[in-house]
Amino acid sequence: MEQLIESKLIKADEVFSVWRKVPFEEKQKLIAKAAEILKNNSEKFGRIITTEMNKPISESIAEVEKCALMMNYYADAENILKPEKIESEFAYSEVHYAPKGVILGVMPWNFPFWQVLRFAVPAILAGNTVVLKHASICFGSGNAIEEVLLEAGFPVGVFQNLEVGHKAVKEILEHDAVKGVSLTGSGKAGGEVASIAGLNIKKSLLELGGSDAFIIFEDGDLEAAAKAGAKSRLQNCGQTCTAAKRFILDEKIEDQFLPIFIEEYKKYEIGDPFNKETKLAGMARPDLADELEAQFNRALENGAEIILPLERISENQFKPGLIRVKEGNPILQEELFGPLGMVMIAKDAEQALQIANDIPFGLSNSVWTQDKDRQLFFIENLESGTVNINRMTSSDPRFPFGGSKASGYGTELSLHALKEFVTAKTIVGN
Ligand SMILES: O=CCCCC(=O)O
Repeated sequence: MEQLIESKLIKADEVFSVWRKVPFEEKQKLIAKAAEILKNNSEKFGRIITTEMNKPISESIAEVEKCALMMNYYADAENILKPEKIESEFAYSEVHYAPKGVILGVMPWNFPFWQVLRFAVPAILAGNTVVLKHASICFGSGNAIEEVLLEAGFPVGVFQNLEVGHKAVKEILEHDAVKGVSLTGSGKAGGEVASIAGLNIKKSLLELGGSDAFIIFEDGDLEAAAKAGAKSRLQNCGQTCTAAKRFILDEKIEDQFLPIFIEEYKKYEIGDPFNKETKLAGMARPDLADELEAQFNRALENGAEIILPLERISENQFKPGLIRVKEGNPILQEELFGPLGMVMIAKDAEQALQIANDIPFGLSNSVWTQDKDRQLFFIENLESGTVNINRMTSSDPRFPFGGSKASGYGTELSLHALKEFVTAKTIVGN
C-alpha cells in the first residue's frame, strides 16, 4: 500500500481512540459549525459539484444546503447511544454502544457532497473516524468536505479524503485499522466490496441502484403527479438511484395523463450547467451516455415503443426520452441511469403491484391515489425501502433511508443511522 495512504489509516485509528471519548454533545457542536460553513458557502461548494459532474448549479447549491439541513438534524438529535439499563437480577445490566473504529466510505459522483456526508455524519457522531474513497472525478468535493470539517474544528484525522482509485479499496478495507465500509454505488461495486468486507469479518452497508415505480390512478392528482414524475426522472440528468424510472399508469388514465406528463417532460431542456435557470445539463461522463444509449437501443430491439426519442445531442447530452415497455422486456431488469423513462400500463391495482415488484431492486416507490384502502394495499405490499404516497421520492434526514432486495442493506439517515457502525456491548454481572 502507498505509504501516504497507510499513514492516513494509522492516523484515523490513533485519532479514533481519542474521538470515541469526546462527549456526544461536543461532537454535535462541531457538526452544527460545519453545517453553518456549508450553508454560508453553498454557492462556492455548489460550483465544485457542477464543475466536477455537470449537475445544474441550482441543484448543486440545493445539495449543499440539504447537507447543512441534515447536519443540523444530527446536531440537535437525541443521544440514543447513551448506556441503556436493562431490568434483571444482576448489578451490572446494561447496553453500551461502542463505535467500531475507522470506517471506509466508498462514494459515487452523482451527489458528491450529499452521499459522503449522509454516511459520514452519523458514523462520526457515533464516535467512529472516517476515510473516504470518492469517485475519481470528485476528489475536489472530497477535499472540500475535509476542509469544511477541519475548519469547523474536527480534529485532524476524524475525516480524511484518500485520493485513490477503485483498485486500492481492497487493500484499504483489508487493513487492520479499518473496521467497516459503507458503499453507495452500483450493484457490481457493492457486491465486490461487501465480499471483501465479509471475508475479513467487517461490517458493510450498501446503498445501491434502483428502478423505482411511480404508480398513478385516476383519483390521484394527475397534474401534480406529472410535474413530480418529470422532476423525479430528470433532475440530476436522471442520475439518481431513487429516481422514478418506471411510470405505471392505470389504463383508465393513460390518455389523460400522458399528454400532461409529456408537456412537463419537455420543460427539461438542455442548458448551461452554471446558469441558475437550467434544469437539465449533461451526464457526468460520456461513457455513461454511451451506456444509456445502448440500453435505449436494447429496449427497442426487445419491443419497447418510442413515446419521446432519446436524442443524443453531444457526447454527454440527451434530449430526454420516454419509452413504452411491456412486461418481459429484459430492460426492466436493469437500472436506467440517465434521462430515459419507461411507461407501463396496468389494468388494476393488483397488476400495478405485480409489475412494480417484478424487478431485482426495491428502493423508493411512489403511489398516487386518494383511496385509503388502495394506499394501504401498496404500503403493505410494495417491496421497497420507502413508499411515498402522493409525493415524489426525496430523502429526508428525519426518516430512515435504505433499500431492499438488490438495492442494498443497512439504514442511513434518521436516528437509526447512528447505530449502523457501533457494537451493542452487553455489560452484565455483579
Ligand atoms: O443516487 C442516490 C441518491 C439518493 C439521493 C437521496 O438521498 O435523496
